[in-house]
Amino acid sequence: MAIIKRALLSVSEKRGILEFAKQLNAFGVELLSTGGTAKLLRENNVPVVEVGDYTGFPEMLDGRVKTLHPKVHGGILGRRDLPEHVSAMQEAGIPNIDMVVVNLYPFRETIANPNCSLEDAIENIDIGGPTMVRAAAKNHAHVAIVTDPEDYEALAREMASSNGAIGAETRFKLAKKAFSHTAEYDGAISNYLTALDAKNQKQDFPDRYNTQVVKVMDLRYGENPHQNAAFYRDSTVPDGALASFSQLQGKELSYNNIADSDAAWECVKTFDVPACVIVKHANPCGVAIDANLLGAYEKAFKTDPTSAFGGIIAFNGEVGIDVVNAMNERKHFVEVLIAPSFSEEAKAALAAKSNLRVLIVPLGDGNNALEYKRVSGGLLIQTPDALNVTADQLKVVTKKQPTPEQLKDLLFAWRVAKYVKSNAIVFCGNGMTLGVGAGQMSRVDSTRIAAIKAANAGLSLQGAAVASDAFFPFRDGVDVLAEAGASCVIQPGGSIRDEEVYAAADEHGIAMVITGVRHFRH
Ligand SMILES: NC(=O)c1ncn([C@@H]2O[C@H](COP(=O)(O)O)[C@@H](O)[C@H]2O)c1NC=O
Repeated sequence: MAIIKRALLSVSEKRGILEFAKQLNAFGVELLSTGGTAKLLRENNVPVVEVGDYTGFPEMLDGRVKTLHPKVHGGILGRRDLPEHVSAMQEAGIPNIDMVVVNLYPFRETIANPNCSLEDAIENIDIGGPTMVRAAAKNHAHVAIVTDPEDYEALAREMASSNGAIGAETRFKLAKKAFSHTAEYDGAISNYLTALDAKNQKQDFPDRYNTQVVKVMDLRYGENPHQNAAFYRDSTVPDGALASFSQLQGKELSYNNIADSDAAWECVKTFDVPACVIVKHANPCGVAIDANLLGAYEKAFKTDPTSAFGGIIAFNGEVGIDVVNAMNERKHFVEVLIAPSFSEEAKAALAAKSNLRVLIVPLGDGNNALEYKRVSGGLLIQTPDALNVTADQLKVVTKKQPTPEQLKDLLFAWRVAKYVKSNAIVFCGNGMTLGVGAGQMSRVDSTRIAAIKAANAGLSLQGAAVASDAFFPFRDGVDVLAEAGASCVIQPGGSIRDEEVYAAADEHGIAMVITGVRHFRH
């Protein structure tokens, strides 16, 4: 048992430190501390010895040297179980330090300020702090290293229940956390510095990219049963991201469940009116907006009832009993149901289906700072596709102008196409998808498939609005969608055969608008 007799407190983030120091003092722990932390304790009548007085060597060089002293590091690093260490420390007059409470200079917060100079950044690189953190974490067999204010309360409780000691298991856990903390800290410094070019201008992507993700759970298997997998979360999760989910009920989530849930959630949260998205194999097979979620669900289901079975379904508002009843009436089997909240009645009804995975994800409009895609032996990194065009950014390129109603459907179709794998062709009408052609190697095949799917679902494409995620390379796609009954098209434009494509639209008497941006999704 490591009874804590002496602790060194040196924190930049002072949240909770006073209360914790008082608790340590009540356990009879001698407190050592650096300038600012010591001042706070002293002002609040907590007995404390300044590190400079303790070592006999005052803080110097604007705080660059405070705790970097053998009396501090010997006290932290000495092994209590080795007689040679014990006698060497005695000879040198170095007492044990049993607990180190440190958090580091706010480097990340400093560089987040766009006006931060290189000099400011450098001054906010903590040296003494990480040195103590790593020393104490290495010697966790004897020393407790505390880097997170969230841990103070539990540690005080543990000390209260074990005569002022911190057990080996806790010390090891704290050490793992401490090394992760310094790794993340150094990663942020490396990212910042290696993003500076020869003129110290910040580039978008650093030469070395370090990131840290935190394991949420092991998964039964990966995309296929012979692959192993786990799910990790960013250390800071953006507002409204799927990774902030809590699971209300249901079976364990699988790798594919999480990937498909992300596709459904990203799509549904883009709408600011009641919306429902049904996803199968990462592609939406039904998307709709309506006055309420029940209407949106009924419309989304109609797009492709066959594919909707065993799908992932997401809503952007509170799911009520009406939606659950409608799903039950259709005997709609879903793998995962996602919404920001569920009414009490809906929760009670869902509980009867104990296998059904139900996720609660708070709404929010945050984006990943960067998106990654692994290739063999490498990593592609890009900024997220956060663009959403508005009506005033569209350019009509045909003789026919879209009506206001068509324009609404075109913008809806365009929003959906962004979440469909390329080549994406999406037929829509009345705020719902009518046929989705996804992931084909040719755009004309995607168009044909979307029309076939609409026919299979018994949906008419007469007067439909169509979105194409990228330009039509030839007029053939336009011929196919016109033949299927479409009355208007939205697409990026930009092909060398644009004129031919626009002429085809004119020939068929359909309206075409261009966005000037594309939404490839691979
Ligand atoms: N230089 C040192 O010896 C040193 N020792 C501790 N620190 C840091 O000083 C900060 C606390 O300072 P203060 O108690 O003066 O507010 C902590 O973030 C700690 O990590 C140091 N500062 C920077 O390297």
